[in-house]
Amino acid sequence: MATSALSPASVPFGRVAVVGAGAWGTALALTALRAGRAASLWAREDHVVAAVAASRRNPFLTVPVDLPAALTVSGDLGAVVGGADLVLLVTPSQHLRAMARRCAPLLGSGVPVVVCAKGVEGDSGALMSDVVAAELPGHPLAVLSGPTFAAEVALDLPTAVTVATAGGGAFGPEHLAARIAVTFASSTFRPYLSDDVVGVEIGGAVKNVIAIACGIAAGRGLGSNARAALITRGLAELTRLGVALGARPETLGGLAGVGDLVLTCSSEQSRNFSFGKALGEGRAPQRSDDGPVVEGAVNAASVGALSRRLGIPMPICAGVEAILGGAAIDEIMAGLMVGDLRPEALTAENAVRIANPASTDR
Ligand SMILES: NC(=O)c1ccc[n+]([C@@H]2O[C@H](COP(=O)([O-])OP(=O)(O)OC[C@H]3O[C@@H](n4cnc5c(N)ncnc54)[C@H](O)[C@@H]3O)[C@@H](O)[C@H]2O)c1
Ligand SMILES: O=P(O)(O)OC[C@H](O)CO
Repeated sequence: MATSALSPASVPFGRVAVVGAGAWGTALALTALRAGRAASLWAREDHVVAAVAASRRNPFLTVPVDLPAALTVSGDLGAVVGGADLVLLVTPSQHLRAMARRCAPLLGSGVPVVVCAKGVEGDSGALMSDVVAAELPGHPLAVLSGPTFAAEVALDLPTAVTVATAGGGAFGPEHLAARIAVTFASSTFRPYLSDDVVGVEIGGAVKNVIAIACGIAAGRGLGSNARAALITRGLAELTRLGVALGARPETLGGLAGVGDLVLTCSSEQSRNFSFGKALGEGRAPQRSDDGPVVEGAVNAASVGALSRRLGIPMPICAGVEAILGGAAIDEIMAGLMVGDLRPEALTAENAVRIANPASTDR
């Protein structure tokens, strides 16, 4: 069993329940098991429960990893979350509120909940942590995010993440983020701690939309320079949105911002990048409600609505939203290259300045 070098004085949570047996929930359940915890996984689909029972494989996981017998996979939500002392919510963002609501009467009193979905709620523009706080009052909250292809985590390849909890203060051994970190830490899975929930969440939500833009550019054959520009100016967009919502710019320079942007915007392993690439090539991307989630395709609209409500210019995200609404790709991509020439704005100071709604910075 791997041991943690991080916060050794923290007591890990012993029984971890994971709600959502997609690729990421399954990979996180495996990570908990590898770190020496008991783990159980709730699957929404009967066919997933049946496949695991028959072959110890989950069809949502695209790599051939056998799930150990010690991992309980069940469709009985109460049985999965009832005895847990830590619960991870890993459903797609647009279903997170409904799942949190279903969990409410089933969770033990005061059991901490970790948000692992990446997105902004459509109608409300709420961050996932706010959604869960509203549905599960009295349960301490954390967010786990960062550059993490589930397949690589399932294969036990080295990965670093950020675990964020609100409230600031020193990360002493009793701190929730430290306890969550030590629950999952191993020689191949390294959590870092943060008290900037908003920054961590905005990074994870917006990078999916930027990854679609990068995929579109790749599909259109626009080259590596364009991709680097989209990643960097995408970082400016998610930084200014995060700052407007109270995030610290340096959080967006970390794993949950730059780290996840670099990963998702430069690999065909990313569902968001691949979705964009298909669009850019003029193909209709394959998507279904029961298939792999493409969060950016849903979140382009919710991020767009939020940015407009706050008056934050996010032209790349707006371009993706427009393309998904039927706008001509070439016109939108060309539109990103025009406008007043201005100083590049990415530093903390500038991020605050350009969070000014009067700015039209691109
Ligand atoms: N896959 C990754 O590499 C990865 C990594 C980090 C974060 N995430 C995030 O984790 C979240 C889950 O993604 P995933 O990749 O595990 O999913 P997935 O694409 O592997 O599987 C789809 C999931 O959606 C669930 N689902 C479909 N309809 C639902 C409904 N009505 N209610 C509840 N659940 C429903 C399915 O049960 C399944 O668990 C997303 O927010 C994603 O951005 C994914
Ligand atoms: O495959 P994607 O595009 O959903 O990205 C998965 C993870 O969010 C990468 O960190």
